Amino acid sequence: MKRIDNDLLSIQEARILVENAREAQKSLAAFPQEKLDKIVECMAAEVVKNARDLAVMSQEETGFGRWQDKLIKNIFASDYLFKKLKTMKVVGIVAEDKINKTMDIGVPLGVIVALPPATNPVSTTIYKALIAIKSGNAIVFSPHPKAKRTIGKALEVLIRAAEGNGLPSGAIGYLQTITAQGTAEMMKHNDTALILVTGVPKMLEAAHKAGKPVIYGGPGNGPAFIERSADIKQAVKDIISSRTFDHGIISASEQSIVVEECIADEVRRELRNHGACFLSEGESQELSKLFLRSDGTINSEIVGRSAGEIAAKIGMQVPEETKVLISEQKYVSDDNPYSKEKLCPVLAFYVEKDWLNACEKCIELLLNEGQGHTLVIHSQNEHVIREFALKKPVSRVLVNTPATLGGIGATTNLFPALTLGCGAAGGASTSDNVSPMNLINIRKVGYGVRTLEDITKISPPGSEVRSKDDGQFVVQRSGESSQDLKNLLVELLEELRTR
Ligand SMILES: CC(=O)SCCNC(=O)CCNC(=O)[C@H](O)C(C)(C)COP(=O)(O)OP(=O)(O)OC[C@H]1O[C@@H](n2cnc3c(N)ncnc32)[C@H](O)[C@@H]1OP(=O)(O)O
Repeated sequence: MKRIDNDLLSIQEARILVENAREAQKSLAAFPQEKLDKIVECMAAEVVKNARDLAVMSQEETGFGRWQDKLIKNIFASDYLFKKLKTMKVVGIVAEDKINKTMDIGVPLGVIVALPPATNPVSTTIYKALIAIKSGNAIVFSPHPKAKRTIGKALEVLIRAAEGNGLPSGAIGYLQTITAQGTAEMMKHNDTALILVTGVPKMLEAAHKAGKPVIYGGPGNGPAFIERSADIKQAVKDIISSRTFDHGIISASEQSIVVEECIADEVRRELRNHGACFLSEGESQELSKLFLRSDGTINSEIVGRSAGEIAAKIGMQVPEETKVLISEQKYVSDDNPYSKEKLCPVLAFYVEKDWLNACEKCIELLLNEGQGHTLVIHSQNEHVIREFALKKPVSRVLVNTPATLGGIGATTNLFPALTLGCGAAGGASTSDNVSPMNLINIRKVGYGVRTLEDITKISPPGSEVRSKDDGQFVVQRSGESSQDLKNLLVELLEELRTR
């Protein structure tokens, strides 16, 4: 009975939220970029002041990750992101070509429904709110139930700062009674323009069923390839710091290391020097039983936990300084959890004869899971790097950098994002690091620069009209098809004249 009441309440709340957001967005749509930027600046500034409390609260509520790293992510998603956003023109006239007489106008989409994950609840919420308001959209959240207090608190901070600086009331909102039915109602509401899902694979089907455009940041399974020319010390340092960041819950993080045989021992030695513990075959077997639940989904008991906590779950004691657990593997398969996303500081270790075999292994891993996401290569050989980049089924190839921070754009110049598109290969609508540019439509404006007469006049019988790169038309003598084109243009012109 209570459940039914909750569902009804949630559905009602969802409708009101989306409808209020739609009303608010009507006035927001008329805001110039400068006014939107001022609001975004105030949101970012206010959230920075609360970044530490929110990080601590997030770890306490979900049990996932380290608050110290969450603090870094919260500042990245507010202060750092704002610095990037303030240079961008997203709404109004965003591009103008005076020579060719065309113009692009950025038009907000309307109401965005956003689902943040329990793994990065605060940073993803801040990021989504900032990019939505920057692009003149309203945004309503359905918080992950496991992080609902923290996401609610983050949103209260953002809403207070935004509304205090001119954001129409209702333009940012969130569901307080969270049920699957209420979330589905928000997603399929007539006034919803787009659904922005990060993590939360269980809600993806409902999102697609809503019949709206969906942007999804899905699971990763990125390998880190260490090629023989790499700076091995630096590569290992990058991999360990990346894999341990927030206890390994960012989807861009390295899930396995692939090395060339000739440097394998040196890499192993360096990994041990940096706090890696290589598991025996028996320990690997025991641990592998913990990764997945019986329904094949990731067991949240090991997600975002430290290496020591994970080892303890199989009765294994590791030295206090242990940062990652490594399992030597040969094969990739759907039922080998080491060859899939693990969301904790555990890495698989593969040794391959040469870089071409390593290339194949990386592809195999990505086809097993995480297709369209991210991969990292450590190498000084530009030829190998380029070959590697050309052939991998990923949307991001990172070079000589920690994948966690490189993928989200902290140690690279990729757009700072906490939703990483996985492209068509990953069943997603974009391969971008999702930015405000993914939350607008571009209205194309084209001035008339030639008439149909101009085109037909320059096209004598037996010639072909072609367009050049600079947009000008040229006439080339050729075969019969050019006559057909000429006839078609003349007919079209006649038809227009007689209308
Ligand atoms: C840049 C980045 O790194 S972003 C991507 C981060 N990656 C991820 O988050 C990885 C994907 N996530 C997962 O695999 C899981 O969420 C885990 C393993 C992290 C956690 O799993 P769990 O603790 O079991 O939580 P899970 O996400 O499955 O959600 C629990 C329940 O809440 C439901 N739920 C989640 N969000 C919502 C929502 N907005 N509204 C209603 N219900 C929701 C789920 O459907 C699920 O329902 P069920 O119990 O009926 O199956």
